[in-house]
Amino acid sequence: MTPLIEARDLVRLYPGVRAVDGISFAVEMGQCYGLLGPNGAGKTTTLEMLEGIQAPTSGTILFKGQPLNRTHAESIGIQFQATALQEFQTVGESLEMFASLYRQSADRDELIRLCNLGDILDRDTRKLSGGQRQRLLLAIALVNDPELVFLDEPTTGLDPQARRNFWGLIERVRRRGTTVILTTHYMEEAERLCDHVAIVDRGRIIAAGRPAELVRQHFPARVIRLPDTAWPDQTPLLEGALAGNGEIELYAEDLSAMLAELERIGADLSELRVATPNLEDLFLKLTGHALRA
Ligand SMILES: Nc1ncnc2c1ncn2[C@@H]1O[C@H](COP(=O)(O)OP(=O)(O)OP(=O)(O)O)[C@@H](O)[C@H]1O
Repeated sequence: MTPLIEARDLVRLYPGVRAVDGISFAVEMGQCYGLLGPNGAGKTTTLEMLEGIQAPTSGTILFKGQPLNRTHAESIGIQFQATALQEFQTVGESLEMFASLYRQSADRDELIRLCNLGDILDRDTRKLSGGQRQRLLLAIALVNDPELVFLDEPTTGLDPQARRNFWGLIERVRRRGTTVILTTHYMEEAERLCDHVAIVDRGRIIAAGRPAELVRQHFPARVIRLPDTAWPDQTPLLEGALAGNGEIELYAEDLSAMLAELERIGADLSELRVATPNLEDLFLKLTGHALRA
């Protein structure tokens, strides 16, 4: 099947900076695709090229198999990292103003329900909380009923509760069949929302795939932790085990075999923990530096 949108070997140079350094990926209809990476990785620049806002230095972008054209422009919605809202307007007036810019528009009442704006329609846009503002910006991005919506770090700066609420909205948008491409530096957000992620660092994709598969592929072993007091006296540590900070850490490719072995040597398993690595651990493993500085 032809992907909805595809990037082939995109490069974007700024004076002295290779902001995007050869990025390729394809997004299928209905997917939520995440570009995950730290500040400055090149996520926004990549998004802006896919949005048609800036031209690549080299490389190709295809929308439904065609170079970017008017169909693309009319089929997308964008939630920018920062959008200036018109002053002295209410939420409802803002929505109407943006809707008037398009030939095609979403059903207003449905959009208001979808983005939970019913209670704040008459509120001045300068008086909105961070979460309310993001909900309005999402509604504005959806005002032309786009097939594909771009969300650039949509939850940066929100408190954890507002972030979770916003995730619920993005899930609703997807259930309606809208394709979503988002950027984030929150691995939890990528794991929760995206069925595919590309991990971006220094302008390149360093790993891509389904979040759980990516983690499994790079961390075949499970990590087991025990307090060091749980280890039987006089028993040497197993090969590959690490001891430090009052804990013993073991790596097990076969979890049940490892548990059987620990039982056999008489370790106390009552406080044993099995840790599952996540995308943050993966990023650290691949780059040697943390996702968030
Ligand atoms: N207009 C510009 N002129 C010069 N350099 C730029 C410009 N825009 C971005 N850059 C540089 O390109 C690199 C990638 O920036 P970009 O904004 O795409 O990263 P990002 O991953 O989206 O990070 P952030 O989350 O901070 O937006 C950075 O080094 C940035 O300083």
